[in-house]
Amino acid sequence: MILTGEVFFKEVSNHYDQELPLVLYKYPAKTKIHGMLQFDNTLHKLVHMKQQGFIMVPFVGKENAVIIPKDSSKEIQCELSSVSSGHSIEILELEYPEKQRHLSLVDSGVKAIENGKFQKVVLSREQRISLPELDCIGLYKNLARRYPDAFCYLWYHPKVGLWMGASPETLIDVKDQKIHTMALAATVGDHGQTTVQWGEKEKQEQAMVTVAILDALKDYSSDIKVSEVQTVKAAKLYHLQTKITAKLSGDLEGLIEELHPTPAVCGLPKLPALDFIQANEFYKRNYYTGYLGTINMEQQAQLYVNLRCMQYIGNELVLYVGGGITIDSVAEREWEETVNKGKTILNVVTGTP
Ligand SMILES: C=C(O[C@@H]1C=C(C(=O)O)C=C[C@H]1O)C(=O)O
Repeated sequence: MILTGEVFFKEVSNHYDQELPLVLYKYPAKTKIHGMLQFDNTLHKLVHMKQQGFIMVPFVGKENAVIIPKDSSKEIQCELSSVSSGHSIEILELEYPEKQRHLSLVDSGVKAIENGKFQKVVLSREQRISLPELDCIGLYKNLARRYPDAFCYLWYHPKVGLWMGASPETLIDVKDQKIHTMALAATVGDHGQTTVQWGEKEKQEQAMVTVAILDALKDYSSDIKVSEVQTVKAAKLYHLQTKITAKLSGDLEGLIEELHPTPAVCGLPKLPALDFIQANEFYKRNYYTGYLGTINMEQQAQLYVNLRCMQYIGNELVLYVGGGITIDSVAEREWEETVNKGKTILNVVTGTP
Protein backbone atom coordinates (compact mmCIF):
# COMPACT_ATOMS: atom_id res chain seq x y z
CA MET A 1 0.00 0.00 0.00
CA ILE A 2 1.54 3.34 -1.05
CA LEU A 3 0.79 6.10 1.45
CA THR A 4 1.78 9.74 1.69
CA GLY A 5 4.77 10.39 3.93
CA GLU A 6 2.49 11.89 6.54
CA VAL A 7 0.08 8.96 6.73
CA PHE A 8 2.94 6.44 6.54
CA PHE A 9 4.78 7.95 9.50
CA LYS A 10 1.60 8.41 11.51
CA GLU A 11 0.94 4.68 11.19
CA VAL A 12 4.53 3.91 12.09
CA SER A 13 4.39 6.18 15.17
CA ASN A 14 1.14 4.59 16.38
CA HIS A 15 2.68 1.17 16.02
CA TYR A 16 5.86 2.21 17.82
CA ASP A 17 3.82 3.82 20.64
CA GLN A 18 2.14 0.44 21.16
CA GLU A 19 5.61 -1.10 21.51
CA LEU A 20 5.11 -3.45 18.59
CA PRO A 21 8.00 -4.64 16.37
CA LEU A 22 8.62 -2.84 13.12
CA VAL A 23 11.20 -2.16 10.47
CA LEU A 24 11.52 0.73 8.03
CA TYR A 25 13.98 0.39 5.18
CA LYS A 26 14.99 1.99 1.92
CA TYR A 27 17.25 0.29 -0.60
CA PRO A 28 20.24 2.27 -1.94
CA ALA A 29 19.33 4.70 -4.73
CA LYS A 30 15.64 3.74 -4.61
CA THR A 31 12.87 6.19 -3.90
CA LYS A 32 10.46 4.14 -1.75
CA ILE A 33 10.52 3.67 1.99
CA HIS A 34 9.13 0.30 3.04
CA GLY A 35 7.57 -0.44 6.39
CA MET A 36 6.80 -3.81 7.95
CA LEU A 37 4.64 -3.56 11.05
CA GLN A 38 4.50 -6.84 12.93
CA PHE A 39 1.03 -7.72 14.29
CA ASP A 40 2.14 -8.83 17.76
CA ASN A 41 5.29 -8.71 19.87
CA THR A 42 6.51 -12.30 19.29
CA LEU A 43 10.27 -12.50 18.87
CA HIS A 44 10.71 -14.65 15.75
CA LYS A 45 14.09 -16.32 15.48
CA LEU A 46 15.70 -16.75 12.09
CA VAL A 47 15.92 -20.50 11.63
CA HIS A 48 17.06 -20.76 8.02
CA MET A 49 17.32 -18.60 4.94
CA LYS A 50 14.22 -20.04 3.26
CA GLN A 51 11.97 -17.92 5.42
CA GLN A 52 10.45 -14.71 4.09
CA GLY A 53 10.80 -11.33 5.74
CA PHE A 54 13.30 -8.84 7.14
CA ILE A 55 16.23 -10.37 8.99
CA MET A 56 18.71 -8.94 11.46
CA VAL A 57 21.79 -11.06 12.14
CA PRO A 58 24.45 -10.18 14.75
CA PHE A 59 28.19 -10.08 14.14
CA VAL A 60 28.51 -13.40 16.01
CA GLY A 61 25.94 -15.70 17.59
CA LYS A 62 23.44 -17.05 15.10
CA GLU A 63 21.05 -17.85 17.96
CA ASN A 64 20.31 -14.12 18.20
CA ALA A 65 19.41 -13.77 14.52
CA VAL A 66 15.83 -12.58 14.20
CA ILE A 67 13.21 -12.03 11.52
CA ILE A 68 10.12 -9.90 11.09
CA PRO A 69 8.19 -12.42 8.99
CA LYS A 70 6.27 -11.23 5.96
CA ASP A 71 3.22 -13.26 6.90
CA SER A 72 3.09 -11.78 10.43
CA SER A 73 3.18 -8.14 9.46
CA LYS A 74 1.43 -5.42 7.55
CA GLU A 75 3.46 -3.87 4.73
CA ILE A 76 3.23 -0.22 3.82
CA GLN A 77 5.25 2.08 1.56
CA CYS A 78 5.72 5.75 0.83
CA GLU A 79 7.77 7.82 -1.58
CA LEU A 80 10.85 9.42 -0.06
CA SER A 81 9.98 12.66 -1.86
CA SER A 82 6.79 12.96 0.22
CA VAL A 83 8.64 12.74 3.53
CA SER A 84 9.16 15.92 5.54
CA SER A 85 12.24 16.35 7.70
CA GLY A 86 12.28 15.52 11.41
CA HIS A 87 13.58 17.75 14.20
CA SER A 88 17.30 18.01 14.85
CA ILE A 89 18.78 17.55 18.27
CA GLU A 90 21.39 19.72 19.86
CA ILE A 91 24.35 17.89 21.30
CA LEU A 92 26.48 20.30 23.22
CA GLU A 93 29.90 18.82 23.54
CA LEU A 94 31.31 15.48 22.60
CA GLU A 95 33.68 13.81 24.98
CA TYR A 96 35.98 10.99 24.15
CA PRO A 97 37.02 9.28 27.40
CA GLU A 98 37.64 6.09 25.43
CA LYS A 99 40.42 7.55 23.28
CA GLN A 100 43.38 6.15 25.21
CA ARG A 101 42.10 2.64 25.33
CA HIS A 102 41.23 2.67 21.63
CA LEU A 103 44.79 3.75 20.84
CA SER A 104 46.15 0.85 22.89
CA LEU A 105 43.67 -1.55 21.26
CA VAL A 106 44.99 -0.53 17.83
CA ASP A 107 48.59 -0.86 19.04
CA SER A 108 47.92 -4.37 20.27
CA GLY A 109 46.29 -5.21 16.92
CA VAL A 110 49.38 -4.01 15.06
CA LYS A 111 51.60 -6.07 17.40
CA ALA A 112 49.54 -9.20 16.76
CA ILE A 113 49.99 -8.61 13.01
CA GLU A 114 53.74 -8.15 13.48
CA ASN A 115 53.75 -11.44 15.39
CA GLY A 116 52.14 -13.16 12.41
CA LYS A 117 48.73 -13.86 14.02
CA PHE A 118 46.83 -12.39 11.05
CA GLN A 119 47.24 -9.82 8.26
CA LYS A 120 44.29 -7.56 9.01
CA VAL A 121 41.87 -7.00 11.85
CA VAL A 122 38.98 -4.53 12.10
CA LEU A 123 38.86 -2.91 15.52
CA SER A 124 35.96 -0.88 16.75
CA ARG A 125 34.43 0.88 19.69
CA GLU A 126 31.15 2.26 20.87
CA GLN A 127 30.51 5.91 21.60
CA ARG A 128 27.84 6.72 24.17
CA ILE A 129 26.00 10.02 24.13
CA SER A 130 23.55 10.84 26.87
CA LEU A 131 20.17 11.82 25.35
CA PRO A 132 17.18 11.67 27.68
CA GLU A 133 14.77 11.90 24.76
CA LEU A 134 15.02 10.98 21.11
CA ASP A 135 12.45 11.17 18.35
CA CYS A 136 13.71 8.05 16.61
CA ILE A 137 11.19 8.19 13.80
CA GLY A 138 12.00 11.83 13.02
CA LEU A 139 15.65 10.85 13.02
CA TYR A 140 14.98 8.06 10.54
CA LYS A 141 13.26 10.53 8.20
CA ASN A 142 16.38 12.68 8.24
CA LEU A 143 18.62 9.68 7.68
CA ALA A 144 16.65 8.50 4.65
CA ARG A 145 16.49 12.00 3.14
CA ARG A 146 20.14 12.69 3.70
CA TYR A 147 21.68 9.40 2.52
CA PRO A 148 19.78 8.43 -0.64
CA ASP A 149 22.58 6.10 -1.77
CA ALA A 150 22.76 4.13 1.47
CA PHE A 151 20.62 1.31 2.82
CA CYS A 152 18.72 3.28 5.47
CA TYR A 153 16.86 1.40 8.15
CA LEU A 154 15.18 1.69 11.51
CA TRP A 155 14.55 -1.59 13.29
CA TYR A 156 12.65 -1.96 16.55
CA HIS A 157 11.64 -4.89 18.67
CA PRO A 158 10.51 -4.35 22.28
CA LYS A 159 12.42 -7.50 23.34
CA VAL A 160 15.66 -6.52 21.56
CA GLY A 161 15.85 -2.76 21.20
CA LEU A 162 16.07 -0.04 18.60
CA TRP A 163 18.72 0.13 15.89
CA MET A 164 19.11 2.55 13.05
CA GLY A 165 21.69 3.13 10.34
CA ALA A 166 22.69 4.10 6.82
CA SER A 167 24.92 1.38 5.41
CA PRO A 168 27.08 1.93 2.32
CA GLU A 169 27.99 -1.75 2.07
CA THR A 170 26.11 -4.58 0.34
CA LEU A 171 26.84 -8.00 1.80
CA ILE A 172 24.98 -9.78 -0.98
CA ASP A 173 22.17 -9.07 -3.39
CA VAL A 174 20.77 -12.12 -5.19
CA LYS A 175 17.91 -12.21 -7.63
CA ASP A 176 17.22 -14.90 -10.24
CA GLN A 177 20.61 -16.50 -9.41
CA LYS A 178 22.44 -13.28 -10.24
CA ILE A 179 24.73 -12.21 -7.39
CA HIS A 180 25.95 -8.67 -6.77
CA THR A 181 28.38 -8.02 -3.97
CA MET A 182 31.22 -5.63 -3.19
CA ALA A 183 34.54 -5.33 -1.41
CA LEU A 184 34.33 -2.01 0.38
CA ALA A 185 37.17 -0.87 2.64
CA ALA A 186 39.71 1.89 3.31
CA THR A 187 38.60 5.34 4.38
CA VAL A 188 39.64 8.95 3.89
CA GLY A 189 37.65 11.98 4.93
CA ASP A 190 36.18 14.46 2.45
CA HIS A 191 38.01 17.73 3.04
CA GLY A 192 36.87 19.25 -0.22
CA GLN A 193 39.79 17.71 -2.14
CA THR A 194 39.32 17.28 -5.89
CA THR A 195 41.11 13.95 -6.15
CA VAL A 196 41.55 11.30 -3.49
CA GLN A 197 45.02 9.92 -2.93
CA TRP A 198 45.20 6.34 -1.66
CA GLY A 199 48.27 4.98 0.10
CA GLU A 200 49.58 1.41 -0.01
CA LYS A 201 48.00 0.65 3.38
CA GLU A 202 44.53 1.49 2.08
CA LYS A 203 44.98 -0.35 -1.22
CA GLN A 204 46.13 -3.46 0.59
CA GLU A 205 43.40 -3.53 3.20
CA GLN A 206 40.77 -3.25 0.47
CA ALA A 207 42.45 -5.88 -1.73
CA MET A 208 42.27 -8.34 1.17
CA VAL A 209 38.50 -7.97 1.21
CA THR A 210 38.28 -8.68 -2.53
CA VAL A 211 40.43 -11.80 -2.19
CA ALA A 212 38.32 -13.15 0.68
CA ILE A 213 35.03 -12.53 -1.16
CA LEU A 214 36.30 -14.25 -4.30
CA ASP A 215 37.43 -17.17 -2.18
CA ALA A 216 33.99 -17.46 -0.55
CA LEU A 217 32.24 -17.29 -3.95
CA LYS A 218 34.27 -19.97 -5.65
CA ASP A 219 32.39 -22.99 -4.24
CA TYR A 220 28.95 -21.46 -4.62
CA SER A 221 28.93 -19.64 -7.92
CA SER A 222 30.20 -19.47 -11.48
CA ASP A 223 30.86 -16.74 -14.02
CA ILE A 224 32.54 -14.47 -11.44
CA LYS A 225 33.32 -10.95 -12.70
CA VAL A 226 35.37 -8.35 -10.87
CA SER A 227 35.39 -4.59 -11.57
CA GLU A 228 38.30 -2.20 -11.34
CA VAL A 229 38.87 -0.72 -7.90
CA GLN A 230 37.08 2.61 -7.66
CA THR A 231 36.70 5.46 -5.20
CA VAL A 232 33.18 5.85 -3.85
CA LYS A 233 31.69 8.39 -1.49
CA ALA A 234 29.54 7.60 1.54
CA ALA A 235 28.42 10.82 3.24
CA LYS A 236 31.63 12.71 4.08
CA LEU A 237 33.88 9.69 3.64
CA TYR A 238 35.57 8.12 0.66
CA HIS A 239 36.13 4.37 0.39
CA LEU A 240 37.68 1.99 -2.12
CA GLN A 241 35.25 -0.38 -3.74
CA THR A 242 35.43 -3.39 -6.07
CA LYS A 243 32.12 -4.60 -7.49
CA ILE A 244 31.74 -8.33 -7.95
CA THR A 245 29.04 -10.22 -9.84
CA ALA A 246 28.51 -13.96 -10.24
CA LYS A 247 25.89 -16.62 -10.94
CA LEU A 248 24.67 -18.52 -7.90
CA SER A 249 25.17 -22.24 -8.41
CA GLY A 250 25.13 -23.51 -4.81
CA ASP A 251 23.16 -22.97 -1.65
CA LEU A 252 22.64 -19.29 -0.76
CA GLU A 253 22.68 -19.94 2.98
CA GLY A 254 26.05 -21.71 2.71
CA LEU A 255 27.45 -18.82 0.68
CA ILE A 256 26.31 -16.24 3.23
CA GLU A 257 27.91 -18.25 6.02
CA GLU A 258 31.13 -18.37 4.06
CA LEU A 259 31.06 -14.64 3.30
CA HIS A 260 30.16 -13.25 6.71
CA PRO A 261 32.03 -11.67 8.39
CA THR A 262 34.22 -10.41 5.53
CA PRO A 263 37.61 -8.78 6.21
CA ALA A 264 35.82 -5.40 5.77
CA VAL A 265 34.49 -5.87 9.31
CA CYS A 266 36.49 -8.75 10.82
CA GLY A 267 39.90 -9.61 9.39
CA LEU A 268 42.08 -11.96 7.44
CA PRO A 269 42.35 -14.84 8.12
CA LYS A 270 38.87 -14.77 9.59
CA LEU A 271 39.14 -16.98 12.67
CA PRO A 272 42.25 -15.60 14.42
CA ALA A 273 41.03 -12.05 13.70
CA LEU A 274 37.64 -12.89 15.16
CA ASP A 275 39.25 -14.39 18.28
CA PHE A 276 41.31 -11.24 18.69
CA ILE A 277 38.26 -8.98 18.36
CA GLN A 278 36.28 -10.96 20.89
CA ALA A 279 39.14 -11.08 23.37
CA ASN A 280 40.26 -7.44 23.06
CA GLU A 281 37.47 -5.04 22.09
CA PHE A 282 35.98 -3.25 25.10
CA TYR A 283 32.33 -3.89 24.35
CA LYS A 284 30.05 -6.37 22.59
CA ARG A 285 29.23 -5.59 18.97
CA ASN A 286 25.79 -7.21 18.98
CA TYR A 287 24.20 -6.33 15.63
CA TYR A 288 26.91 -3.85 14.56
CA THR A 289 28.90 -5.42 11.68
CA GLY A 290 26.27 -8.13 11.42
CA TYR A 291 23.95 -7.96 8.42
CA LEU A 292 20.34 -7.18 7.72
CA GLY A 293 17.79 -6.94 4.96
CA THR A 294 15.18 -8.97 3.14
CA ILE A 295 15.08 -12.63 2.16
CA ASN A 296 12.45 -14.76 0.50
CA MET A 297 11.81 -18.39 -0.28
CA GLU A 298 13.15 -18.34 -3.83
CA GLN A 299 16.81 -17.90 -2.83
CA GLN A 300 16.51 -14.16 -3.19
CA ALA A 301 18.12 -11.78 -0.73
CA GLN A 302 19.13 -8.15 -0.38
CA LEU A 303 21.45 -7.98 2.57
CA TYR A 304 23.62 -5.13 3.85
CA VAL A 305 26.41 -4.94 6.39
CA ASN A 306 25.22 -3.18 9.54
CA LEU A 307 27.57 -0.17 9.52
CA ARG A 308 27.26 3.56 10.27
CA CYS A 309 24.65 2.54 12.77
CA MET A 310 23.46 3.39 16.23
CA GLN A 311 21.33 2.01 18.97
CA TYR A 312 19.08 3.95 21.34
CA ILE A 313 19.20 2.26 24.69
CA GLY A 314 18.17 3.57 28.08
CA ASN A 315 18.81 7.29 27.81
CA GLU A 316 21.81 6.89 25.58
CA LEU A 317 22.49 7.00 21.90
CA VAL A 318 25.24 4.50 21.18
CA LEU A 319 27.21 4.86 17.97
CA TYR A 320 29.36 2.04 16.60
CA VAL A 321 32.51 2.78 14.65
CA GLY A 322 35.58 0.86 13.56
CA GLY A 323 38.31 0.58 10.98
CA GLY A 324 40.69 -1.88 9.37
CA ILE A 325 44.10 -2.33 11.00
CA THR A 326 47.11 -3.55 9.04
CA ILE A 327 50.82 -3.67 9.75
CA ASP A 328 51.11 -0.05 8.57
CA SER A 329 48.39 1.36 10.83
CA VAL A 330 49.13 4.40 12.97
CA ALA A 331 46.95 4.40 16.11
CA GLU A 332 46.25 8.15 16.11
CA ARG A 333 45.05 8.05 12.50
CA GLU A 334 42.86 5.03 13.13
CA TRP A 335 41.35 6.91 16.06
CA GLU A 336 40.60 9.91 13.82
CA GLU A 337 38.95 7.59 11.32
CA THR A 338 36.53 6.32 13.96
CA VAL A 339 35.82 9.92 15.03
CA ASN A 340 35.03 10.85 11.42
CA LYS A 341 32.78 7.83 11.00
CA GLY A 342 30.95 8.75 14.20
CA LYS A 343 30.48 12.30 12.93
CA THR A 344 28.83 11.14 9.70
CA ILE A 345 26.16 9.50 11.84
CA LEU A 346 25.91 12.30 14.37
CA ASN A 347 25.57 15.02 11.74
CA VAL A 348 22.17 13.57 10.91
CA VAL A 349 21.12 13.76 14.55
CA THR A 350 22.28 17.34 14.96
CA GLY A 351 21.31 18.50 11.47
CA THR A 352 24.88 19.60 10.68
CA PRO A 353 25.33 20.07 6.91
C1 LIG B 1 33.98 -0.94 10.20
C2 LIG B 1 33.46 0.09 9.53
O1 LIG B 1 33.58 0.25 8.18
C3 LIG B 1 34.25 -0.70 7.37
C4 LIG B 1 35.70 -0.48 7.44
C5 LIG B 1 36.31 0.42 6.58
C6 LIG B 1 37.78 0.76 6.77
O2 LIG B 1 38.48 0.04 7.46
O3 LIG B 1 38.23 1.77 6.22
C7 LIG B 1 35.60 0.99 5.53
C8 LIG B 1 34.34 0.60 5.24
C9 LIG B 1 33.72 -0.52 5.96
O4 LIG B 1 33.92 -1.71 5.27
C10 LIG B 1 32.62 1.12 10.20
O5 LIG B 1 32.12 2.01 9.51
O6 LIG B 1 32.44 1.05 11.43
